[in-house]
Amino acid sequence: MSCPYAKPSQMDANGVRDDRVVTTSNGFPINEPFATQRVGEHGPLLLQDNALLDNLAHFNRERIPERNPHAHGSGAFGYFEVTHDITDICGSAMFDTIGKRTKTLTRFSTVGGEKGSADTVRDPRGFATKFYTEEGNLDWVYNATPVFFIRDPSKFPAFIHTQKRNPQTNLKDADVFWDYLTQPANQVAVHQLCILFSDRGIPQTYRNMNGYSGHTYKWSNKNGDWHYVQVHLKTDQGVKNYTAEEAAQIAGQNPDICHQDLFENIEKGNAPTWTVYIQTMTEEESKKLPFSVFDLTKVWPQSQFPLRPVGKLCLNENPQNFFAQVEQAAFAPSNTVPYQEASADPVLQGRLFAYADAQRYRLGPNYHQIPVNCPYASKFFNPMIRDGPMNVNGNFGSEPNYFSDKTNYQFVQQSRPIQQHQEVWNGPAVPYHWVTEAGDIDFVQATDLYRKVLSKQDGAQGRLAHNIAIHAANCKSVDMQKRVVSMFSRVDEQLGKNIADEISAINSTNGKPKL
Ligand code: HEM
Repeated sequence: MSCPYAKPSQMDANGVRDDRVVTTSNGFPINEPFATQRVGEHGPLLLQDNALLDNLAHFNRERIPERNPHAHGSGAFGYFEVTHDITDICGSAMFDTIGKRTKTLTRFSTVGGEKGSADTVRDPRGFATKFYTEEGNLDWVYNATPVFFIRDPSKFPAFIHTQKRNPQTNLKDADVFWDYLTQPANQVAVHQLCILFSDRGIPQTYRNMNGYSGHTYKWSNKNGDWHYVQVHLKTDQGVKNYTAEEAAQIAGQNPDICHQDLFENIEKGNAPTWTVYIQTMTEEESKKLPFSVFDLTKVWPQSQFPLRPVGKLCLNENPQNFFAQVEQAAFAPSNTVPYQEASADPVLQGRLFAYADAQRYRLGPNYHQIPVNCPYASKFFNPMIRDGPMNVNGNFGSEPNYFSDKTNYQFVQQSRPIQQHQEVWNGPAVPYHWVTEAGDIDFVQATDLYRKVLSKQDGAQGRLAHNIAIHAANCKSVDMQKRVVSMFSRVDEQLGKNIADEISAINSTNGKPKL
């Protein structure tokens, strides 16, 4: 038998009969698909009818747990092409030559809704890309928004719960949503909320939105020089969004509009592309920032840290099978390649644990053997990672399951010097979270967005107030509505007033007091 783990992974279905003879799952040819074995013509069925049992039993096991969060999504294959030399910043092989292409898989998603929920909801969009590089699989598990709601990973489950259904009513609950987000400690979300409730909160299609690392990453070149890095993927199709009213109507008419748009455009050869840029920052520069470089609720000003082009992401191939290639895809920030590291951002550090753990539960411990997840461009070999449910790659055959003295193992040393003088962390183990309350600094970028960016877009400030107001008007509690107004008044007094006026107008039609 040839060495099974030396074979490249197959992306296509295997084990299918060429003659298309229909069989049970153990290969027994079925002569009549809908016949059942029974006693006499009208009698009860026989337990020996394996074709029927096989059919019914497998149907009962078709579903796997949906992702929690980001259950609803669409995906496509493509490639990343290097257009600019950044080897002074990053030594990863995928960047080593201009014109080099790396095969990719991208999955777009919404966050809070269930697998079958509508595409045009107000929610951040996930933008996750797997690069099948010669140094292993690299996942950029990004969002279509440059910041996030939290900066303490311990808050993630509570935050996501507030975006999902109320445990008693099983309804989405505006009071719960705003109760969490207006608590003083959680108002660090205000910058992300201003983006979420702006026009960008409902992209028209997945092709018409940008992607952002959000987090600070740490990239180094082959000499060991390193930078903090943020990545931006800017859509070449232009940013286009729906208003709240358009989106609500479309959600009723065609809830899968973004999925359909992506599939059909790729099918007709209209492959969407994104220009990939990086922002870079030295450690010295990071010390002069008015906020922590590890604070996920802040953007790096582009005037100070300009975008530098790197390459293009192009999505030009639809999956052949959605379940096999998109539902079973497993993206994780911990899947990285040499010279691209996580920074000490606590949310990113928390994510380094969360994804592979979720996938061991959702897909099983051998999820990396599912063809779409295999590092097929680099191959996988580790005699210690063996056995487990659904082991299907030959399990390394007769290879010893420890590092035997009799075998020549190879351990590749990266060419960069060991980073012993970088970011030296020292100190006792302490129960740390940033600060108990969001401070003025946490409102600065939200205010800048409102006053300096939205003011230049026709009607955008008004739409922000409107979108917040129509959401918060759903709160049963008027006190909760007041908390919403008070938080956004801290971004800009006029914004708070506009929200209050519109909530009051809606309240008066619902028999509720004005604010
Ligand atoms: C502590 C914070 C976070 C935790 C614990 C967390 C956890 C998770 C988990 C468990 C999943 C489902 C994974 C699966 O079943 O395959 C997921 C999906 C996802 N998360 Fe996060 N997340 C966090 C923050 C973020 C942030 C800040 C971003 C973006 C910058 C992000 C982007 C995504 C995306 C794009 C997906 C969907 C991936 C796919 O398409 O399969 N998450 N997250």
